[in-house]
Amino acid sequence: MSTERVSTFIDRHLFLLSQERDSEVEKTSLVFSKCGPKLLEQKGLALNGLGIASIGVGLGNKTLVELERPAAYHAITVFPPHTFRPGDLASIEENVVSTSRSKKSTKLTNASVRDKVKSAAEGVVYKVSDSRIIIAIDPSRSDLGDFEFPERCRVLKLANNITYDRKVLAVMMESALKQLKIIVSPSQSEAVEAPKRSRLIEVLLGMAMPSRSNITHDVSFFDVSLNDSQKTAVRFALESVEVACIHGPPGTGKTHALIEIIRQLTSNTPVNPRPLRLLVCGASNLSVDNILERLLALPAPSQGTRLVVTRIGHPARVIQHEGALNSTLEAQAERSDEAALARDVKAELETALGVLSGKRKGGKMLRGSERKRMWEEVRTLRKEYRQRERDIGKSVLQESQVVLATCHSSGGYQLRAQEFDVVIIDEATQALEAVCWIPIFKAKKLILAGDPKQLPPTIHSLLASKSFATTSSTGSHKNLSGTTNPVPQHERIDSDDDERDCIDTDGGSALEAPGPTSKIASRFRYRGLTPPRTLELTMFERLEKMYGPGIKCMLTVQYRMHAKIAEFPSKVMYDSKLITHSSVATHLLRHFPNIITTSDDDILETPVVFFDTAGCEYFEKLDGDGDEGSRCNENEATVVHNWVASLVAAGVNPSQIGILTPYQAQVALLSSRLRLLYGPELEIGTVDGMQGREKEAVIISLVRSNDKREVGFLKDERRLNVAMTRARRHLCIVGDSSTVQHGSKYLKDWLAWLEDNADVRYAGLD
Ligand SMILES: Nc1ncnc2c1ncn2[C@@H]1O[C@H](COP(=O)(O)OP(=O)(O)OP(=O)(O)O)[C@@H](O)[C@H]1O
Repeated sequence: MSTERVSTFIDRHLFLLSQERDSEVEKTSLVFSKCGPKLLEQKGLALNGLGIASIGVGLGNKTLVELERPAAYHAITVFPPHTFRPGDLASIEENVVSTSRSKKSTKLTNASVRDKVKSAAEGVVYKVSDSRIIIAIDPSRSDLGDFEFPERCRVLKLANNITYDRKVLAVMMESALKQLKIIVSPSQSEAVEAPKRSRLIEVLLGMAMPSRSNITHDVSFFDVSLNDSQKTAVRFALESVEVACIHGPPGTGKTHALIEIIRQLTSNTPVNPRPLRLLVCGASNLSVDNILERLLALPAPSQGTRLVVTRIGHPARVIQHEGALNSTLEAQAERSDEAALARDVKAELETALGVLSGKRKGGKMLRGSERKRMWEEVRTLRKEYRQRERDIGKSVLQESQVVLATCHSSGGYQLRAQEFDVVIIDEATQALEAVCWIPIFKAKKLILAGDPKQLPPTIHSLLASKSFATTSSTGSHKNLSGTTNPVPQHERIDSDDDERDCIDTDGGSALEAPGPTSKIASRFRYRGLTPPRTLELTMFERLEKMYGPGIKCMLTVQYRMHAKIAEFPSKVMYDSKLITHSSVATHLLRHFPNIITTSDDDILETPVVFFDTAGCEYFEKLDGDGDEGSRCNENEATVVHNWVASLVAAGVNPSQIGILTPYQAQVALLSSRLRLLYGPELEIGTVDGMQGREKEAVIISLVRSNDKREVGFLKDERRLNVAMTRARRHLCIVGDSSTVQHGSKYLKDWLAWLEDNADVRYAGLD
């Protein structure tokens, strides 16, 4: 296959990535240009008027800045309500009083000073209490230099914005793709820098067919409770030479299967004669921690030693469990023999920082050349501390058989020269293809796990790329960054569902199957490498499109939902292949061990309830400006409220109930009505935040009810699939069938199914 085709594919990716970056920048500047500090504080996105309580050094050489509301400025030193949580990205800035031209604010008219303040103090929320917040700043990433924290500061949340982390990620993704381009068509000078071209890379780019080896021995499974489809998936992963995709629909034990795969690959067995070294990644910290916790919970082996695992990642973002924290590279490094020397350097560093901040007891503020000298000392000590830390980190990693990290953090300096036999990426259907390439360069074999029928990665520039679809036929398209779309002008982007994700450049070409495994390779049908239409197309889905279903293995037994709850998603999203395990097939709220009620209300007996609001005129409302606004539905909220009350009265604990809705405005409305009554244990959220989780009872509020029969978000089958597969024993849907059924064939089929299978209640009458 021509390298030109691969180049077009990579260029298209780079173009879409730069479009995504532009779109994020635009969004960020919009929020921050519209809101002043006061409004940001009211929105819970800022804490104003803070003072520095202390500065120290924490795990991984992070500078820990502790801030409080000084009693001198505030009658109440407890923070107002806010949204800061450990792991959030935040910046420390000088407290600006935007309306007055006071002495303090004029200081900030000096743009360079302000820029310095902003860039110098971006970090991660490490701890929050009622009256103190600690921000961990990585000095290796920020130019703390001789920046002095102002007397009055504010902390600003950056989680939804293009932060330092996201910028770094964007650079990493772009550089991974550029490296890829060099690998496939090296020019002499560049080839020196790039990683080696491997069979794995060739297969992922359609330059060679995937192959499978025949396992001649029976696999002896560590976990005897695995079901047949899980065993098949484990065998499939072991047999695949370059790449294997594991498709795990909701509740099918994908993580169970991955743990077995990890155990098999790291053991010495007839099937796997050499224990391999693995890099286990996830799209999110949550997915990585989920695997980490399960690995830590494994029983000690009867012979040999325990698996040595190391978690890479910011300690504030790692799940706050002792075992998980002890597995971080930082914690392991701290326990190592070489750590004592580093600790001495750290103590010196802390003393110097204390002197400079004037916080050291009895110390006076240094000035002039004395101060300059002290900063030089801090810089030297930091350098020394970092070098010592790196050396210790390297020796810890050399001992680790399994390294866990998000795809993003696998690109950090800790893993720079590290090589692995296999990289596993969990939640791969929620990760951008470009982010997956970051760990892929480090290994020879790839295992992707995910469910392409659930939510894809969030893409901010999707609207922009849709408008691109209309402009590209008339001329070449440049985005804000000046990157040109590499797909030739004559390419057509049509809306056929099956072809929705790729731009068809030609029919693809036949590839030679590799010799020894050609029989197995013939299971794959090569359909060509096509440039992606949007970044929503993940590597998992692209490989399936490129090689057909032979590239993946699907888990088919689900352990979550009552059979009735699973029936519609199984039929429509999983070709009726999703089977319900007998242990959950008939489970109802009534059987739940904690339910102590004697109520004979059929609320506890019914797996699926549908409150149809058709004809009730429970119309939706737009919350916010124009089409950009979110939507809510007050009457629907009342139906939801009443149903929660009925469930709780029947003995269901609020913590066992989840309320899902596609609209943020409906989340806000429901929260304002139900939070005070049922506390934070009653979870109310958008569908996106609930992926990968479950509740005993789930209520879905569809919101859309209008004369125009507009359904917006509800058209998204994958979002609805996630919503309807979170409930274990009871699913209640509240919506207007007369609006919703006109949205798509999927919605029409769903409402017809509900009509036939659910306990249908008419909201106005009940
Ligand atoms: N072979 C099995 N036998 C019994 N229970 C199982 C088996 N495999 C998985 N389960 C149970 O199914 C549930 C889901 O398992 P797991 O968390 O591994 O699934 P998952 O597919 O990763 O979940 P998600 O749907 O959140 O992606 C768990 O309660 C687990 O104990």
